Amino acid sequence: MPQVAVVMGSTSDWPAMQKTTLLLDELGITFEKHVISAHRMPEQLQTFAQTAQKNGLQVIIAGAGGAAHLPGMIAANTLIPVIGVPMQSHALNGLDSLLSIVQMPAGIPVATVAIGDAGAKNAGILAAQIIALHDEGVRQNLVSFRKQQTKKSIDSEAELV
Ligand SMILES: Nc1c(C(=O)O)ncn1[C@@H]1O[C@H](COP(=O)(O)O)[C@@H](O)[C@H]1O
Repeated sequence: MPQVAVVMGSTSDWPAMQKTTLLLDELGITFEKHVISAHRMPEQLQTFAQTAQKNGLQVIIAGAGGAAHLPGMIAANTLIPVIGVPMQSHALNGLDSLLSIVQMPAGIPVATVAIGDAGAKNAGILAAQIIALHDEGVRQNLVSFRKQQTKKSIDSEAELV
């Protein structure tokens, strides 16, 4: 039973959302991935979100661009924490996606990360941190990840020639 679902509104979101799945792999998190659009597939969205908890999912990561209602509509249909990833849209550079995802009405939260690739990576890390609250293996993976990241930054100074 996968721990996390990575959902995106379109296959065109995959180059960014693949950054999420690579991080989940690195941190030892099992996941499933889906293309589900709240606008184009409203019935499938409801079925997915309403059965997510029964299916053993612990966190849902949803990436969408433009009028990005997907994360909010998933959140409206489940009590599982939802992390929203705003895609870098062409027309408005992702500001439309960001505002659509972050400006939820009080009562239905979506944990919103940054626009594009950085946000997609952080969504994977944030999901791992949630799971690490009760999974010692994942917690250890996060400790190693942080150590490696720090070492890389320290070592990068040598590149200043
Ligand atoms: N924001 C949504 C939703 C939704 O929120 O339901 N469904 C698709 N989309 C977004 O539309 C953009 C363009 O999609 P296409 O490339 O398929 O036209 C994508 O970034 C997708 O996430």
